[in-house]
Amino acid sequence: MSKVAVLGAGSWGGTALAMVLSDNHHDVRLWTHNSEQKARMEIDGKNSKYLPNVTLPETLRIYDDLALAIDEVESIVIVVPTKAIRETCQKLNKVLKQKVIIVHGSKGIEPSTHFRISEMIKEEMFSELCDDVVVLSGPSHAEEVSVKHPTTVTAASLNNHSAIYTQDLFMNDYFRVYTSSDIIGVELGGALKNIIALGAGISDGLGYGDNAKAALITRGGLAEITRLAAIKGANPLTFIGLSGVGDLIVTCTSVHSRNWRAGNLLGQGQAIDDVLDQMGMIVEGISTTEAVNQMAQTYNVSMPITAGIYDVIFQRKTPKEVVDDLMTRNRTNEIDDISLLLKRNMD
Ligand SMILES: NC(=O)C1=CN([C@@H]2O[C@H](COP(=O)(O)OP(=O)(O)OC[C@H]3O[C@@H](n4cnc5c(N)ncnc54)[C@H](OP(=O)(O)O)[C@@H]3O)[C@@H](O)[C@H]2O)C=CC1
Ligand SMILES: O=C(CO)COP(=O)(O)O
Repeated sequence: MSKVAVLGAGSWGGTALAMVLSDNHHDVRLWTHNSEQKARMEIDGKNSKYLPNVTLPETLRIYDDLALAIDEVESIVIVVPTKAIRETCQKLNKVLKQKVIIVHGSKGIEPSTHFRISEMIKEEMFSELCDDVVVLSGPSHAEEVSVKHPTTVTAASLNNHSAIYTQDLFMNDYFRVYTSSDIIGVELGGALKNIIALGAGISDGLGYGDNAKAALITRGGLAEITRLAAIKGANPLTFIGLSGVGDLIVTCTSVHSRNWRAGNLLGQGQAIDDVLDQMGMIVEGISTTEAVNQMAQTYNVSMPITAGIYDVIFQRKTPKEVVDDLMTRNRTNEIDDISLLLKRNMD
């Protein structure tokens, strides 16, 4: 049993992951930045705002004081939205007294720097307080983990001991954790699939069928993401794993996905601002689309589907126009030679 703090009281960290850790008999402390939410959760015994259908474990302690939440913990699980990662690390630096392993479960890319989450954490955290950073990612809707449906994810770190530590922390009979040393690939897979989930939602909202969705998953989710990720140093094989094709399937084909749902409303013709007002939860794919569209230009990587989704969200192009443009692009062959891409990047 270890003492572990979960930071971020939304559906993923604050409910599902906190429940997994509690089921594994750890001493789990959940921190929310919102005092009203703490009070509400304690009265209701559930996270009524984000995942109202499940009862929180009685052993789960809820804090709005970060110093108390992290006192003497061995590890900290950060699961706040991407835009709140830096602020959360800065708060930690002020109150943390011991060195910890930081595990994160967030899925995004910072638009201004194009940093992955672990890069932001490493840049912000005082090195004497942060032993290592691990990403936990894979096909894992909070709605299903919280009712103990079988789920598989990957814990990735450059340091195998930290990945195994995370596997030990989370793994049980309904939550199976694999390890990986490809932190770049696992983080990019988890973040970039949200762009394609928006696209899958748009396609469904337009009334297109399974063929179009399969095309988006393979040409957008696998070809485009692998192309960019290989140049950023990821192992292309990671994308046939849980954090690649696994998370694409779960997010592009499920009504649980906030990204799919937001895309679906866009495809039905709603304006982006109205869509976001209705969601009430984080839709990470929006800012990740902005970041990745810029990255594609910086690294001169062909990502036409990502560019099309960017045009729908940020340039107000109609989804139908974008689909027509994509379908009438110059003809080309299907499989990239990754070794040529890598060579081009090294030249
Ligand atoms: N939901 C899922 O199934 C999965 C989600 N993820 C990832 O986990 C991350 C979090 O998602 P999820 O839990 O679903 O999000 P939710 O939208 O359900 O909740 C977000 C939580 O973060 C809190 N928050 C917002 N801003 C801050 C801040 N500045 N400091 C501290 N807390 C803050 C919110 O508090 P408030 O209510 O006050 O705004 C809320 O408790 C995302 O990156 C997502 O992609 C990964 C795997 C699965
Ligand atoms: O990442 C997820 C499942 O693995 C959840 O995706 P959404 O953020 O689209 O709900």
